[in-house]
Amino acid sequence: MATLPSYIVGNWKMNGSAADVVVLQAIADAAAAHPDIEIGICPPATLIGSFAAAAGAVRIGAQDCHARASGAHTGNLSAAMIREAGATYSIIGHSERRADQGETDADVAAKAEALHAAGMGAILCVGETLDERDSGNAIAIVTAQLSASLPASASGDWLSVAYEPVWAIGTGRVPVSEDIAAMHAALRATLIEKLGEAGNGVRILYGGSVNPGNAAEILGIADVGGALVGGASLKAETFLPIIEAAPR
Ligand SMILES: O=C[C@H](O)COP(=O)(O)O
Repeated sequence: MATLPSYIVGNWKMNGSAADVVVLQAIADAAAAHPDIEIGICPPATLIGSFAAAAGAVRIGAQDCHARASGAHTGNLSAAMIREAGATYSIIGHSERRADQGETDADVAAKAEALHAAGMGAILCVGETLDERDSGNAIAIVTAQLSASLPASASGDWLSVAYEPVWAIGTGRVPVSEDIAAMHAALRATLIEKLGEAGNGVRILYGGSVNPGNAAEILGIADVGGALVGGASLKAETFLPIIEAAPR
């Protein structure tokens, strides 16, 4: 399997203001000190431009993009627009958007295609609800979700996948390591089934209540290529220890 640097990405969701560039600057200092780790921050779209200007080696991404290049889609942003603002990739298919905006797997695949066409990267999120976990079918459900959300042009290192159990997001609950390992192995098998050898080049991140206390264990699990971090990415004092914990 291709060995890629650990990828630690902060998703600020609907948090942050221009004054929080000081947090980004502290993260940029850490990125300069750890060139062996890839570090990203996905601020709200309003901050992409100012953050990109201060990011140093930190990769600035968006939290969503529209599948279409332009048109009558009030309130939405195209891949080219977020790229022009300074983002080089976008999160897509986050469970909060799948729930709040009703995004389907087909919508997510179309967004991935749009990002790829714009020369951008994507972090494609998948994950099961608590009911789905309790049903015992989480692996079948999440691998099917990935299969249906993968774009036709998925091969290549522009794509990452984030496994985020919905029940672990913002709750302080985390799956046991064996369950994370089993899910990542199943997602890897799905990637190889769909993409062939290129499936080995797609990093699979874990997301859901990653914090300084559990990061080393989670990032040490087989085929966990990094982390997608929500709440703990909002402050340097909680995000930097997660970067420090990443294998190198
Ligand atoms: O995108 C990030 C995830 O939703 C994880 O959020 P969390 O670290 O606050 O649980």
